[in-house]
Formats: sequence, structure tokens, C-alpha cells
Amino acid sequence: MTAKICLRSVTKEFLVRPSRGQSAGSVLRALEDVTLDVPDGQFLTLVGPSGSGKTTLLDLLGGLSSPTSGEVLVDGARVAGPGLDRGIVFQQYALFPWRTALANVEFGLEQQRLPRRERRERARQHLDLVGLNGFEDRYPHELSGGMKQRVAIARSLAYQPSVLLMDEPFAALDAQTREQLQDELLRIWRTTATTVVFITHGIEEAVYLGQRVAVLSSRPGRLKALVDVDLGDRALAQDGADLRADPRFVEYRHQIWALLHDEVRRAQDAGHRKIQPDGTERAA
Ligand SMILES: Nc1ncnc2c1ncn2[C@@H]1O[C@H](COP(=O)(O)OP(=O)(O)OP(=O)(O)O)[C@@H](O)[C@H]1O
Repeated sequence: MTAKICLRSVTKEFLVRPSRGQSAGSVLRALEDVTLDVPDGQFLTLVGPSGSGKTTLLDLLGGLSSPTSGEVLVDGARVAGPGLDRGIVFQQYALFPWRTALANVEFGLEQQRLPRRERRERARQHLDLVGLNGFEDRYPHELSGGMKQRVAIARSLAYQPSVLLMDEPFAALDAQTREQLQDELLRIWRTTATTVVFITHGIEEAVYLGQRVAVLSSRPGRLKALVDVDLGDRALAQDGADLRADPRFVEYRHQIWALLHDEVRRAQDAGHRKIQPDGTERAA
């Protein structure tokens, strides 16, 4: 497999404004020397303590910011800004409240200047793909949280990006809806062969979704480990079997938890939150 995404010694620093009483600002290093290849079509999940630079990394891939040093390449070309080859789904649905579900999905296609009829058709197909057939005319306030996130996913997929960047997209949903959407996302990923980079705080979610889990260290975020997750054919496992109860799944979950444990303690010392063995967090 060829690399779809390449990060080459990526470091990202932010200038922090001086606080009151200070004459000069300071430099905050969010990411340090991150080198990572994501093969075409891979589903990569990214975990790390709070403040380890996960969103910073996703912003770099999305072209929303640029590295202080190093290179970010997609399809061998340096990322110079946002582009329709990369779809982004955030934790908050970011839908336009005045547009229907269908019109929200059409939005990206308007940017692509597709003819109106084709736009409609493609938007409908993608609402169908995320299981929202029949909800085209609903406004966001008429949809549940899970449905809104489905619309956001459909909107990102409609312009057929080759890379899907997801920043904790299911974090605001209840456990049942989250599990349902995880399965939907896996199904869509298999259908579309999109390369996915998915940020999560949930260790279980990272193992369930990822073919590979990237673990970041506490700030400055460095790539601490890459864990290949081999759970066989998940499509078969979904036929009623609880993959999360599989001993291999439990083993992977423990491995990631152990990798994160020290990092989280270090982040905690800096005033961050604590990750529990089940992947949830609580205040330190
Ligand atoms: N624009 C910015 N200016 C200054 N500092 C920033 C900026 N963006 C992020 N940071 C800092 O960079 C570090 C990494 O932030 P980032 O949001 O990438 O972490 P994260 O791993 O996504 O955290 P969380 O899990 O809490 O969402 C943090 O210390 C954050 O305060």
C-alpha cells in the first residue's frame, strides 16, 4: 500500500500571548518531531492525553494550520490549505440551522459547482448511506444528536474526499448511539475505501475502529507507539458477536491503556484529567 498521508518530522509551536504582568509571550510546543505514514485506505485512530496535540495534528492534516517545521504531505503533495480532498467532521455537528438535512449535505457540492440536479442526487445518496433516508427535509433542531452527526458525516462524504479527518465525532453522543454510529462508520469506510484519521479519548473506541492505533505522549506530543490491531474480519464479528468481549480485543485495550497510563500521569501533573482503564476520564 502506498502512503496516503505522510508526516515528516512535524513540529508545531504556538506563540502564547503574555499574561498580565508579563512583558513577553512564550512559545508552546504542541507537537514534536512526529513522523508517521498512513497507508491509502487505512483506518487510523489517534489517542493521547488531553493537550497532547491530537487536534493540532488534525488541523495540520486539514490544512487549517501549517507546521513550524517538518512536512505534511497528502498524496505526495505538501498540504497548503484546506481542500475538498479532505473532509473534516468535528465533535459538534457544525450544521447550518437554517438548512434542511439535504441542503446541509449539498453545501460542499455547491462549492464544487456541481449542477443542481446532480447535487441533489448525490446529497440524497449520501443521506441514504448514513441511514437518513426519509429525513431529507428535517432541520437540524428536528434531529437527534446521532442524526445530526450522521448529516455531518454525509456532508463530508458527499464531495467524495479521499481522506476523512474526524475529531472526537461521537464524544457528545450516548453510549448506544455511539456504538451504532461506530458500526455505521465501519460499514461506510469499507464501502468508500476512504483513508480515515479518527481522534478519540476512548481507548475502546480506538481499538474497535482502528486498524492501527497511534498513541501520542503528553505535551509536547510525540509519537509514543503505533499498535497494529488485528481482530480478523470485523464484518463477520458484527453478526451478533460482541467483538469487545473477544480476549484479543481486551488484550489490545489493555496494551493501549498501559501505553497511555504514564503519559496521562505526566499530563495530570500539569493539571490535566485522568483516564480510567475503561477509557473514560475524570478530573485529577
Ligand atoms: N492556537 C493556539 N494557540 C496557543 N496554544 C494552542 C493553540 N492551539 C492549541 N494550543 C495548545 O496546544 C496544546 C495541544 O492542544 P490540542 O488541542 O491539539 O490537544 P488535544 O490533544 O487535542 O487535547 P484534548 O484532548 O483536550 O482535546 C494544548 O496545550 C493547547 O493549549
